[in-house]
Amino acid sequence: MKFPGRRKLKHYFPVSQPKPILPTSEVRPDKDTYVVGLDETIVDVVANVTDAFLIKFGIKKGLSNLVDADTAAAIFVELTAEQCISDHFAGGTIGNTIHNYSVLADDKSVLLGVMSANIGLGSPAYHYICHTSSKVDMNHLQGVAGDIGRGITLITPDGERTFAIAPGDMDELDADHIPESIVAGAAALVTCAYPLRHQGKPIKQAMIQALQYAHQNQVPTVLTLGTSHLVEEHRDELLSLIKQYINVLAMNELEAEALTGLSDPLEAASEILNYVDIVLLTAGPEGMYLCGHTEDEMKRETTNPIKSGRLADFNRWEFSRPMLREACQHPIKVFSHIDPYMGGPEKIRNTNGAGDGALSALLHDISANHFHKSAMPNSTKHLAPFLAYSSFAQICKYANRVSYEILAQNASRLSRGLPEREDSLEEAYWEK
Ligand SMILES: Nc1ncnc2c1ncn2[C@@H]1O[C@H](COP(=O)(O)OP(=O)(O)OP(=O)(O)O)[C@@H](O)[C@H]1O
Ligand SMILES: O=c1[nH]cnc2c1ncn2[C@@H]1O[C@H](CO)[C@@H](O)[C@H]1O
Repeated sequence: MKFPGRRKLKHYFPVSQPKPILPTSEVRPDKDTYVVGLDETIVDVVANVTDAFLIKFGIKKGLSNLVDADTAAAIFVELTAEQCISDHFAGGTIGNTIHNYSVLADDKSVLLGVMSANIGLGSPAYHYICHTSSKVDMNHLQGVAGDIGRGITLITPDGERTFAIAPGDMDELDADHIPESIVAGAAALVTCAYPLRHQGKPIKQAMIQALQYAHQNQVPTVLTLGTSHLVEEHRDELLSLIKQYINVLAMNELEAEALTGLSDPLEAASEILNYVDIVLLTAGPEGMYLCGHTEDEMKRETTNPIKSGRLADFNRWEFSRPMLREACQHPIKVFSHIDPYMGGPEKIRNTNGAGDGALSALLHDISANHFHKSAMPNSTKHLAPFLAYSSFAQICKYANRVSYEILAQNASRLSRGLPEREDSLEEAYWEK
């Protein structure tokens, strides 16, 4: 486990304990700190197209659109004929998140989902495996006869990315392939709302099963909303799932508005905090918000400039650490916001996965807390049952930094960890 982000260390963080036995790629629930991710396994097929292409196939720009097999085949024929396909990357919003987590933490995660039982060279499954960190444990995947999903990522000249998703067998994951002991030993379970749009497919029940196991074993649950029209279409069902099972909810500003009807991110986050413990809300060029709860007696005041929006002085307590609301005697809501790191990269190569990157940083901080607590249970860091290692403000910095890294590269997943030295960066960014 690597340290989450950077700062002058105040607490002993046992990063380099020697491993007594040869490391195994398979997660050992009683020994390892890891996160579990459940996803529709998808490979992203990247193609540059015109706006007319989207209109021709009735695909809504900027969103994740499900397409049937015939439409997918027609799109492929045209893309291949025009030689527009530039790349294949492993994708899936949760696959991206746990891959990034494993790269950042230099530690294990477990992927639950399907995988083609027989993998041919150049097949979607082949590309997926090639572009996934070896620290992602794939021993619990369910083998299927067909292909995993294909997310045809259509990039228009304005840089916007639109998905046409050809599901293949990605939704065949069944509840029998959710191993309780693996979920029960995790630092967190992370999944997404996408399975809800496949009513009648086994993956929805598998996801609910995984959430139930996590809930029964007090494992924090993390849900990311995916895309705004999914939220609009399944709002009631989503809300009841969120209220019943979810601790941490991640979304962008459009998904937040679809869920709450509130276009102001602070107001939306405050509303969502009535249902969950932590909200991560990314807002593109406006930066991101991390909001949650802490115990009134434990709150810590920021030394950053005080900010006001629809909520006055909203970031006042952002140096507090997140807690479960039910673990607080007198919970207060805490809000933190950060502008894009260095104003965003000079050239944005790809916005795809920037939100997934932010979530993986938050997961790293949550699992670092789990790791530190099991190694140093008597540390003053654990005087109260905190949900994360760092303060809201510090996690914002880390998440923001990771999003920047994704924006500045071509793929939607990190290919390596953050640089050890930040040449271009004022020291002050990390040292608060
Ligand atoms: N145009 C931009 N300029 C500067 N920073 C940006 C820009 N777009 C995104 N970011 C940074 O990346 C973070 C996440 O971006 P965004 O809100 O677009 O995520 P998202 O819509 O959830 O993405 P995805 O679903 O592709 O993972 C933002 O909080 C911000 O820090
Ligand atoms: O329907 C879906 N299910 C799962 N993942 C999806 C779906 N649509 C898009 N993405 C994934 O979202 C990532 C960017 O956040 C992309 O890598 C894409 O594969």
